[in-house]
Amino acid sequence: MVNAVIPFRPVNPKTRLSCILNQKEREEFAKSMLADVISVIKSVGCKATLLSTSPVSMDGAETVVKELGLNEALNEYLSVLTEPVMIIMSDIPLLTKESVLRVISTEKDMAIVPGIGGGTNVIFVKEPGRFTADFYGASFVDHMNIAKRNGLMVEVVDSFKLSTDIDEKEDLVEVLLHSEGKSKKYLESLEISISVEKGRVGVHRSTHE
Ligand SMILES: Nc1nc2c(ncn2[C@@H]2O[C@H](COP(=O)(O)OP(=O)(O)OP(=O)(O)O)[C@@H](O)[C@H]2O)c(=O)[nH]1
Ligand SMILES: C[C@H](OP(=O)(O)O)C(=O)O
Repeated sequence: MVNAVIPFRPVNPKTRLSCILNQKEREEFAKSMLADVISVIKSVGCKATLLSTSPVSMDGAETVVKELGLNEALNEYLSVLTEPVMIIMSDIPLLTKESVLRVISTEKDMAIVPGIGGGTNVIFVKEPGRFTADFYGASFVDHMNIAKRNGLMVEVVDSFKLSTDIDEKEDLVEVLLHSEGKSKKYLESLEISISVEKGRVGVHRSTHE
C-alpha cells in the first residue's frame, strides 16, 4: 500500500488568500481542500498521513506532528521510510482518482507533477531513501535535478487537475469551475462566485469584512 504524505500547516495557512478570506476562513478553507485530497487518496487505496506543524484531526488520515518547515519535516520523515511514498500537497482539491492512479502506477523510479508557476504538487518515489525534498522557489527544476543526481528515472505527469494548486485569489476560479468537493461548497457558503469582467473570469465575494 502506498503511503501518501500530506504536509499541512493548519494555523494561519494560505496567507496569499488574505485579500479575500480572513484567518479563520483560510483555516477552514485549507481543511476543506485537505478533506478533498484525503477523500481521493483513500479512494485509490493509499494510506493518508498528515505531516502537520500542529495537532489536527481529519477523518481517514493519521497525523504525525513535526514543528518544522516543509522541507525539514519531509526530509526527516522520508529518511526512515523504506516503502514507496507519495508526497502530495494539501491545496490541490481538483485531484481525481484517475489522475492519482496515473502517478502511482508509473513504471519509472518516480513520478513528479509540476505545479503551475514553477512549484511541485506531487512526488511519488519508490525508494524514498534515494530522494530529498527541496520545495519553494522553482522546486520543479530542483526536484528534477535531485532525481538526476541520484540516478532516478522520472516520469513527469501532465495533469491539469493535479497541477492546479490553489494559492491566489484567481486560482479560486478553478475550484468553482472544476471541483465538486468540500472546498467548492465552502467557497459557495461564503458567497464567493465567478465573475466576468472585460472578458476575464475572476471571483467576486458579496460579503467580506
Ligand atoms: N509540514 C509543513 N507543511 C507546510 C508548511 N508550510 C506549508 N506547508 C504545506 O505545504 C503545502 C504547500 O504550501 P503553500 O502553498 O506554500 O501553502 P501555505 O504556506 O499555506 O500558503 P501561503 O501562506 O500563501 O504561502 C501545503 O500542503 C501546506 O499545508 C510547514 O511549515 N510545515
Ligand atoms: C511549496 C511550493 O508551493 P507553491 O508556493 O509553489 O504553491 C512548491 O511547490 O515548491
